[in-house]
Amino acid sequence: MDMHICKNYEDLSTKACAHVVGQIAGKENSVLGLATGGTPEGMYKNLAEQHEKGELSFQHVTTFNLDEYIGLPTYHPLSYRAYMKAHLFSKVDLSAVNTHLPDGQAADLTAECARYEALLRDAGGVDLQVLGLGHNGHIGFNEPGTPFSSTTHIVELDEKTREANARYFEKKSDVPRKAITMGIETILAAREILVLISGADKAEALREMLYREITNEFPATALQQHPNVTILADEQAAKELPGQ
Ligand SMILES: O=P(O)(O)OC[C@H]1O[C@](O)(CO)[C@@H](O)[C@@H]1O
Repeated sequence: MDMHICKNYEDLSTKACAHVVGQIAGKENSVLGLATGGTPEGMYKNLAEQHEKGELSFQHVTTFNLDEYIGLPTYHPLSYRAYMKAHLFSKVDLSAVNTHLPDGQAADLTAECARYEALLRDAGGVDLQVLGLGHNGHIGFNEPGTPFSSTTHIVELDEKTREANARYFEKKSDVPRKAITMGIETILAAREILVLISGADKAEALREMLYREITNEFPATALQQHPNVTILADEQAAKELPGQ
């Protein structure tokens, strides 16, 4: 894994943006895997600014998000579709037909998981997958215990994850209990993975991701098996690493 320690969140966001721009410039028709959460917001802001300045086009880009809550209407402000619209889709020239998220409102959710996997395959797979890291090691919404052989599936959200995400909702009981997420096998199929980790509260999780034996009790350890992972961590997140 290629580890870069960034001075602070701004530096991390600038470098993350540059990495994505490099992907888009290097391959026409790039397929990006995108993440939600607080960590990538700065990266999206920088990408939108570059587009605004006329330096970046998403015209030939296709995107696939990692996950979506089950049960929130698509137009709900806290759905991940709404998050993506607010932070990126409404600000750049991505065509709506090229932006994909699992449909958490599908009548047949199992069929929806299969449809999403097939769509990913038909698009030729993900070139660059952006990931955040959960405190309990989740990647996407793959909670501890998820088999590494998992493809897109329905998950019951861990209480810790619901607590972490409660900050966006009025109260914790409003946080959905289920979601659809790309599986760990789906994530590892990406040709390249970019992991963004910020803040002292993620320091332990980053250390575990890098140094714990590979175990599905800490899903992010699966990344140790991938041949092309870049990690951007700010100094706060890196503070528990050996030598820091
Ligand atoms: O960037 P944050 O907000 O710390 O979230 C970390 C991870 O947790 C999730 O928000 C899910 O809880 C992921 O989407 C994200 O990658």
